[in-house]
Amino acid sequence: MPDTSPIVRIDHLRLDRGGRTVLRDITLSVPRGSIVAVLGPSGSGKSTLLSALTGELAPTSGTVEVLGQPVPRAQRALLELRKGIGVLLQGNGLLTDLTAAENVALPLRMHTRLPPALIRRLVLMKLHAVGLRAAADAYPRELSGGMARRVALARALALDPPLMIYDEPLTGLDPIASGVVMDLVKRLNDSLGLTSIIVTHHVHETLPIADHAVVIANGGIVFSGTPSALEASTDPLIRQFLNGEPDGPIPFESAAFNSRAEVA
Ligand SMILES: Nc1ncnc2c1ncn2[C@@H]1O[C@H](COP(=O)(O)OP(=O)(O)OP(=O)(O)O)[C@@H](O)[C@H]1O
Repeated sequence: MPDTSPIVRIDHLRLDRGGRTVLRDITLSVPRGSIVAVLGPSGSGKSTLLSALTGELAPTSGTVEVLGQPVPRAQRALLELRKGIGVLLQGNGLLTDLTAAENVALPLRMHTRLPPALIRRLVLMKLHAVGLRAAADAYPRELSGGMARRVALARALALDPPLMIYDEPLTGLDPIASGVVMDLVKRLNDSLGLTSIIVTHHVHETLPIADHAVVIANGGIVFSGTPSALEASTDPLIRQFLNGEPDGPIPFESAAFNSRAEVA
C-alpha cells in the first residue's frame, strides 16, 4: 500500500534563535507528492523553519517529524535522515575547482561505496535530468548562473532523496533562468515522485507550480491554503505582502517588532 502519511508534520513548533523567539505555534503538514511554497518577508523566519526540518536547529517546544520520524538529535541518526533530504541552498555551493560532474558525484562518493564507473553513469543521469548532460566536464566558471543552479540541483538529487528543500532557488537569476528552474522543479517533482518545499520571496514565480502556499509573518503562519486562495485573499497583511508594499500590518522591521513583542 502506498504511504499516504504526510512527509513533514510540524506540530505547535516554537523556534528560538539568539535568545529570541523567531517562530511560535507553527503547525503544518506536507502531503507526499506535493509542492509547498513557504513565503514571507525577509527576516520572517523561513530559513529558520528549514533549519528545524534538517535538524540544524532544535525546537524550543513542539515537534517536527520528517520522513515519518521525529527529527533526531543524535548526530549519526541525523546524518542518516539527511540522506533523504535534498537541499538546494541560496547560492549554489558548487566547488569551483571541480567539474559539474565531479560536483554532482560528491554526495555519491561520500555516502555510497558504488564503483566509479557506476557513479559516473548516475551522475550523467542526474545531469541529463536537469538538461545539462553536455556540460558534465565544464567548470562552474564556464556555466551561466542558471546552469550552475541546475548543476546544484542535480547534486541535491544525487542520492534520490524523496524530499527536496529549496531555499530561495531563484536568487540572482534573471526571469528566463528563473522560469527554467521553476519548470524543472515541477517536472522533477512529478516525474521522480518527490515532495518539494520551496522557501522564497519570489511569490509570483513560485505560486504557479505550488499545490499549497504558506505565508509566514510576525512570528507565525498568517496564511495556509491554495495559491488561488492566497491570490484572492483580501486580508490586508496578505495584500501588503503580495503587493510588496512597505506600509501595512507587516512591520518593515519585523525582526525588531518580534523582539519587542517578546519583551511585552
Ligand atoms: N544564527 C542566528 N542567530 C540569531 N538570530 C538569527 C540567526 N539566524 C537568523 N536569525 C534571526 O532570525 C530571524 C529570522 O531569520 P531567517 O533567516 O529565518 O528569515 P528569512 O525569512 O529566511 O529571511 P530571508 O528571506 O531574508 O532569508 C531574523 O530576525 C534573523 O535575524
